[in-house]
Amino acid sequence: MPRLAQTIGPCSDRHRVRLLSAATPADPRAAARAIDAMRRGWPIAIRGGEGALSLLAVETADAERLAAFDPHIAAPLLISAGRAVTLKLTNQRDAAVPDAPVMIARRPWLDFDTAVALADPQLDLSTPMKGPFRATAALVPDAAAAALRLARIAGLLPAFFVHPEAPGRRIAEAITLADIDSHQDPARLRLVTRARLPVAGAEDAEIVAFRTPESPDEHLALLIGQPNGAPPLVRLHSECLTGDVLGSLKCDCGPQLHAAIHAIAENGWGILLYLRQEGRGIGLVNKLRAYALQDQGFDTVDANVRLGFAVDARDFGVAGQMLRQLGQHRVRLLTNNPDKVAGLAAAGVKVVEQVPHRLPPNPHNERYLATKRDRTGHQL
Ligand SMILES: Nc1nc2c(ncn2[C@@H]2O[C@H](COP(=O)(O)OP(=O)(O)OP(=O)(O)O)[C@@H](O)[C@H]2O)c(=O)[nH]1
Ligand SMILES: [Zn+2]
Repeated sequence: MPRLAQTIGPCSDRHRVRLLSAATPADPRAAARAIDAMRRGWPIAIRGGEGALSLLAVETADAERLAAFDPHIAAPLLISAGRAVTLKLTNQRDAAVPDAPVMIARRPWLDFDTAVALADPQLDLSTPMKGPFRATAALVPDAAAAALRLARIAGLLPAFFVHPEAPGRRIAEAITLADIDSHQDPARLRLVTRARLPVAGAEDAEIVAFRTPESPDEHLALLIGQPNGAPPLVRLHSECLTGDVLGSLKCDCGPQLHAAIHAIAENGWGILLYLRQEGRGIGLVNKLRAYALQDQGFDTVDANVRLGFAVDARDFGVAGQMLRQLGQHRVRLLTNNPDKVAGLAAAGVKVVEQVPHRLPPNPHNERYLATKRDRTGHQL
């Protein structure tokens, strides 16, 4: 059964969307299905305020899938504003909204491989000849922005082939922006299980797992020691597989993780939240792409932007939700990052003290730490 009810009689699209959204509750499972479909190379559709877009993610497409999606070579390519800046298409986009996504018109010569080179900045050095391109502000800009957001959530490059909804041909299966918001809503997190977990540095520890019904990622809390009436010493640790597991020297995550466990154990009581926000929320593969750009000379900030992502895509509301479910509304926070303090406050958890969490640099992470200090407001 189609999710979107039929409307009766003539009415404007804007009016119709309002009617439909009033009638249709947000469906986080519809967003989960779209994320899954994107990862498998299937088209998805997103409805915004001025219509809907049908979208095929560049990263999981191939020439055959593109030909099936767009037999007439008419589907423009949707890219982020950050990518448009690198491609020097900024004079062709909507100057009033500099962060708005951009669409590049397709031409017969703009084939699948060219689209991949447009989407992926890692290829800029090997394929420097591009264009001429005709770029415009994205059609249905809110749906276009939502598509880029969904690509980030799925851990894919933010680039799509796009078909706008044609007049009289309604895309019935389109998900809505509210579906995506509800999929990402930290209020959907549930405490699912807990068990004793002695760890190196803190034998008196308990692990608590949280998840939503739709997301494959489980966020974890490690409760260390016994509550003593004082606000717990808390560390928000964002996942870093390369640093946490492989001992990468490019960042300070591994040493920070272990130092946090020791500091909390020494304090007598506290909580380490292990948040599944790999790569500051862009996912492992996109973080490794950012590392490849860093190998070309870009710093951690510029690498994210050139890929088409925000410098930091994390939502610390997840941490606030977990702490509140654990009954903690006032914490001492181990961090050098003022955004974490603000993020917790916005989520209803008061940071009564910010405790610095600085680890000595090594020759491989010196520049990374300097960039955090100089460009992202870390107190280092
Ligand atoms: N996108 C991206 N993510 C990175 C990079 N280096 C580390 N990360 C991720 O950054 C997150 C850790 O964040 P940091 O900025 O080091 O520290 P912080 O957590 O913001 O701040 P502190 O609490 O002061 O440590 C982890 O998810 C890492 O995977 C990078 O170069 N690019
Ligand atoms: Zn790291």
